[in-house]
Amino acid sequence: MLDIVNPLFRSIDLSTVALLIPVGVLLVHLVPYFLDVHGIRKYPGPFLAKFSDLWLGWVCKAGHRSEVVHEMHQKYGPIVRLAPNHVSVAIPDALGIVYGHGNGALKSNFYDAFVSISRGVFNTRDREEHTRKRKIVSHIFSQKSVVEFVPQVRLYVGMLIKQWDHLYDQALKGLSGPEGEGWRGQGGRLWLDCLPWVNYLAFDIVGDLAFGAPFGMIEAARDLAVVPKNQEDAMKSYGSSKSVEVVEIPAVKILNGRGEYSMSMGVLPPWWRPFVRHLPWYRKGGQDVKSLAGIAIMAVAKRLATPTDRVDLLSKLQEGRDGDGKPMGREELTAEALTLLIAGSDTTSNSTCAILYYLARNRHAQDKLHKELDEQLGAEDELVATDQQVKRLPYLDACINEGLRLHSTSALGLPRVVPEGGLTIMGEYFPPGTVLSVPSFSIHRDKTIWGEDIEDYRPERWFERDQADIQKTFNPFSVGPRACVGRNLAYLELQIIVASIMRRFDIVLESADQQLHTREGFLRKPLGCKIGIKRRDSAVP
Ligand code: HEM
Repeated sequence: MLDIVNPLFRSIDLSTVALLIPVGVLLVHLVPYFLDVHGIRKYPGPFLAKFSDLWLGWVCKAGHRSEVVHEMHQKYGPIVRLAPNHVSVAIPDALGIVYGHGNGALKSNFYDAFVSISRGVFNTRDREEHTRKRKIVSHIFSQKSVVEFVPQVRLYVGMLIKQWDHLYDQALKGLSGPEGEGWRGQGGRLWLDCLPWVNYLAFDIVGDLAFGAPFGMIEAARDLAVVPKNQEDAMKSYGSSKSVEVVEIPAVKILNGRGEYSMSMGVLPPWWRPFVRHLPWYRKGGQDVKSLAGIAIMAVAKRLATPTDRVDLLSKLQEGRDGDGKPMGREELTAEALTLLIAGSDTTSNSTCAILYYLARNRHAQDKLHKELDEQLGAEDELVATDQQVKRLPYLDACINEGLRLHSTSALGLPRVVPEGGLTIMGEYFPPGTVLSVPSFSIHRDKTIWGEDIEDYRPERWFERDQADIQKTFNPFSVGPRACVGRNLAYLELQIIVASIMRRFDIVLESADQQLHTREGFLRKPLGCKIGIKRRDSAVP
């Protein structure tokens, strides 16, 4: 056999190979375009996106996917081709069709890039496996269950407020933080970047709930987590008394790196991924994935080695049973605890940061919120609002919702594969196998639903617009069987955090036109938000 092949290869010279490679690459991209098996060639979009996933890959890596896709919709209309087999549909009614219960569309292979340890409820694509996992996880987040987590949420919100109180007192004395800590006193206000602080808060809450102990970020006023130096050793140490060597890592930073890495990988064809992951930027992201998994491995190992009667997400995951009455094995338990850390931390902190930014920027809304908080909670002198108190604050909800509308941290269109039988949206038929997505960023800016002033932060619109239209179009937590399972907890956290901070403080921006700069991986994250804080009970004018 070799005798036949070798002469054949010898007869192909280098110049032929040099010619064959580009011709091959060209054919791989042109043939699917002309065959058009999914019938989507008719949809407009960026030129390169018709032939290759590279366009979307490049846009994602640059960190502004939602804005760019929104521009494409403004240029080409509500249906835009983003990649050879991916169509973005910026039509509110498409939400129910693409994501709704019973339509059969599954998550695309984009989500394979988010798997670490093993598949969790977020990145499981198989319907049956997802139903099994979701059954275990969803009862943890029922309205009734999440109330059990309120004490932990309030504890860390109280710690954050005390830290700000302490810095505020120092700021009034004209002091500033040491180099690198980034706070200063000026003009009767404490000036700081609220983003790291709300990150510490969200991580401490979810660390406590999902892993049995906070990371201790608020107390230390810095981004830190302890992980095993070697993950395999840590996995092996389950249930044994063997000690594991640990290192300290900046968890928030690593979570960001992991999100950008998985996102950029996810939009590439699966056969590219093994090659791309060796490039320097991707190698670093791969390391972030491992480091983050280390946090869950260590926490779960600790819990299994030292059982406790504490009620938290981890204990509830341990108690959870599937339809056959079986509990999760330790690997699955670790993967789900990691899922909750990832899904429940910076989603909440990005949203909190954006809401504080918009309130600081809009004096009218802030004054109105202060009035509601004073009238409704004024006589009750607890430092942190309770779950009972936040239930009766309609303007607070409007402030939160308007922030989630303008800065949906989950802003991009979540990709789903059209099932057998196809899907029809506004008379357009999409055959099975086509990937569709509906971008929240764009539908949250649909003028027919939200009004002409879509870029303005105006909580009042929540009382003015058609409620049915709003409910159908507001999509921060997604809809259907894959919608956010932690929504009840997330919303309760936002209510308690925003009510407590805003009741105590008056906040302003450094300048009236200060922008909220963002970078998008899987989530759209603020890069920072400098605010000037004044205690509302302060005698300082
Ligand atoms: C403001 C905060 C939050 C926002 C905006 C948010 C948003 C979302 C969105 C849009 C999805 C769908 C993702 C997709 O289909 O790819 C999702 C899924 C999920 N979220 Fe949240 N989330 C928040 C907080 C939380 C919290 C606090 C937890 C739990 C501690 C959580 C747990 C999950 C899980 C486990 C999933 C996967 C559900 C499934 O696929 O069945 N989220 N979230």
